[in-house]
Order: sequence, then structure tokens, then C-alpha cells
Amino acid sequence: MQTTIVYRGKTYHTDLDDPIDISMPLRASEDNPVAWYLGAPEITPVKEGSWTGSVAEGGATNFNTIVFNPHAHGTHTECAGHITREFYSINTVLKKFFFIAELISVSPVQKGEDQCITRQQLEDGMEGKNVEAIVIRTLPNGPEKLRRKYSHTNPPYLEEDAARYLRDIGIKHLLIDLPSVDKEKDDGRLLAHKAFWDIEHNIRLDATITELIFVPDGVQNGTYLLNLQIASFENDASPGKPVLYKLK
Ligand SMILES: N[C@@H](CC(=O)c1ccccc1NC=O)C(=O)O
Repeated sequence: MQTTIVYRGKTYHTDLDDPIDISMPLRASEDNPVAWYLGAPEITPVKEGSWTGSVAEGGATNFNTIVFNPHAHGTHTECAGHITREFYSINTVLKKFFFIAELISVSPVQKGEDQCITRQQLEDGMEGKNVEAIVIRTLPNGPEKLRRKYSHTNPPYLEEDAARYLRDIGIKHLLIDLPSVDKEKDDGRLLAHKAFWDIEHNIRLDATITELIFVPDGVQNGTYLLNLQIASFENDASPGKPVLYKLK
């Protein structure tokens, strides 16, 4: 299906039959990625006496209960409610699902024990583009990210000034292939989250952060149509399925 998009005075074409899924599959397996010190997700058939929710075990239907954590087990989109005392739900604040996005690749910079993504790196990657969403692929990038165990590994993160820069240039939706935009163990400071959402001044309730995406190597840096979809959980975060489409 061919579509024409008119965005901020420019016309683009895209082929909706050629999606680039940048979500990670969520599996009930030790292979599944995990962060924040949890175990693997669970997907298990309901059992009630002799009744079973498994066709392979004699039941009429497959009927699984799923136990997982959106922040820990895979691609998820969160809103400011992730770090506020007040309850804000991603399903209530995210009401549009198509955006123009810039995909950039960044090699985090070693600073002491940390690997940081700096404002300068984002400025260089964005090349002055005027878009609503940014997709950050960190390097090195490989399929091992689909299985990575992040707990206690001090993954790379965004410097506060880098997050502030994204807010200043009008980025509403930030997508990244890390478990957090902040340092794993920062005693709750959450400087990048707070800067991006402008928590202290003019809270940006319509801005979202999507973490634990995976952008395969073959996808080139550049401008894409982004379909940012979530499941309709009334919660600070929901598992999601961001999809990119090439713009021509
Ligand atoms: N860095 C925080 C913890 C944190 O950021 C966090 C903890 C649990 C689930 C998600 C988290 N952050 C995700 O973006 C801290 O050290 O308190």
C-alpha cells in the first residue's frame, strides 16, 4: 500500500507493505532480555483441577497467563508517570501514533566508569532536522541485544544535557535500545528522564520515552515514518511495537 504524507510543508511517500519492526519479541525464556534484577517472563497455561489451558496437554484451547514487567522485559513506552507521585497513564497521554522520526547511531563515550551519550553526539546526529521523534541506536549493535542481561552492568545512558537538548528542539518521542535513559544506579536522580519531561517546570505529559528497542544493523540512519503503538494498559508504561517505514 502506497501512501503520501504531507508533514510541515513537505511531501513524502512511503510503502506500508515494507515495515521495519524495531520492537523486541518477548519470550518466556531465559534467553529473553532482562533488566532491573528480575528473572525471566512467564507464559504458562491456566490449570484448574483436571482442566488445562494447553491443547498439547488435552485442553480445547491454549489459554496462557503472562507474568512480565514492561520496564524490565522488552520494548516499552513510558510517560512522565514513570517518575511522578501523581498517576499518569501512557494509554491516556499517548493519543497520536504516527510521527516523523530521525534514526541516528551513537557510540557512547567512556567517562570514568560510565558510557555516556552526549549532547554533542545528538546534535551531530540530528543535523538540524525538525522532527517529533528520535530513534537512537547505540553502537556496538548486534542481535545479542535480543538476549542481553542488563542487571548490574551499568549500561550506557544519556547525559542530562543531551536529554535537555532533545526537549529544546521539540522532540516529543525518544526511542532508544537501552533499558533506561539514565544511569542504572543513580540513587533515583533520574536526571535525563526529568530533563526530557521537564518535570520540575512545565511537565510534558504528551512526551514519551521508549526503551529496549532493537534496530537491526541493516537499517540506515535517516528520516522515517514512525508508528508508535502500545497495548492499552492504564499504567505508566506499556509494552509496545514501534515500527519504522522508509520515506521517499
Ligand atoms: N536509576 C534508578 C532506577 C531506575 O532508573 C529504574 C528502576 C526500576 C525500573 C526502571 C528504572 N528506570 C527506567 O528507566 C535508581 O538508581 O534509583
